[in-house]
Amino acid sequence: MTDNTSNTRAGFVALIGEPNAGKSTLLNRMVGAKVSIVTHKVQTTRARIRGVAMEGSAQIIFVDTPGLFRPRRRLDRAMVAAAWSGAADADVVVLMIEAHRGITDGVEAILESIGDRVGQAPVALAINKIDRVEASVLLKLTEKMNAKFPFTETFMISAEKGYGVEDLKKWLATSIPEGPLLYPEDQIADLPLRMIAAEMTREKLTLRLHQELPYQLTVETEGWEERPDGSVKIDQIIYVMRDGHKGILLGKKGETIKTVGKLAREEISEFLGRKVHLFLQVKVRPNWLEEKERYSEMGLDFSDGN
Ligand SMILES: Nc1nc2c(ncn2[C@@H]2O[C@H](COP(=O)(O)OP(=O)(O)OP(=O)(O)O)[C@@H](O)[C@H]2O)c(=O)[nH]1
Repeated sequence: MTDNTSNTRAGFVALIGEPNAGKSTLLNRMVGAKVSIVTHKVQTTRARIRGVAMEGSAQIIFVDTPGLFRPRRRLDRAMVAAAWSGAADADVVVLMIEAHRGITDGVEAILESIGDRVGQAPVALAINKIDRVEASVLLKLTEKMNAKFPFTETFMISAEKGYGVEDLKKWLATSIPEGPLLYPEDQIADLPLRMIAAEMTREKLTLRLHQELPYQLTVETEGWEERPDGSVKIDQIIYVMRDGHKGILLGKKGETIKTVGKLAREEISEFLGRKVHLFLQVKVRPNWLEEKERYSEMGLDFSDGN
């Protein structure tokens, strides 16, 4: 629900924790069901936004921390370091641990580096799966964790059953900075899907054009229309820096863009598990630096042209 106050807030929240801590379950509760489709496939792309939740007039944007999402036997230093790449820019960080497992090696590894990585951002501790332990265990765990790191707040939650989730969400809403909403509210539910679809097209383009336009294009999903027959109509705009780039993108008789469109459509369709109609348009946007900033605000790294 939104209210009419102009005091909006918007900010990025990084949810970190070991694989299986319950991050996806929590996200689904806070953001909505659609995210669940994305969550387990998102690693294949560079899109970093996992979902956006509204709480009153606050827009809470959850960013991905890839290193910690990959299911592995145990966390090592490299994984933890990778995870911080998402958390480092966040306005608020939430460390999620499992009540019944306590302070594992993985949690220790995160705690070791947390201080260096989060800067001034408030860090909350969310002890999840409280349905699995006695209250006395929780109190001891809270004490031990807070002795290791000065968490701004500690929440005891069950992401699955919903206990404590509202309190955490309300706290997040008041902890992110004041400022205008970053995403239109009618796009929030589709946002991760829109971004992933745009990334897929961009990837096909950079693969195809490699040397010619290495870092000089961005793709945005402008339209997303679910059709009654179960298919999706997706409109994307490919932004280039100069008019001269348009011709390179189109190729002879539009061949390049046609091939790219076909490959992208196939991949998006496979990802969504449904039929996709993809429409691509090329436009010039000369303010490249502005563009770069905008892109990185969305959690995407478009200069990474590997
Ligand atoms: N008992 C209990 N189980 C929970 C709770 N929250 C999550 N789970 C379970 O824990 C398991 C892992 O949850 P996920 O949400 O997939 O965990 P994750 O941190 O996203 O895991 P990765 O995607 O591997 O990083 C699932 O089987 C959930 O059903 C909870 O509050 N209580």
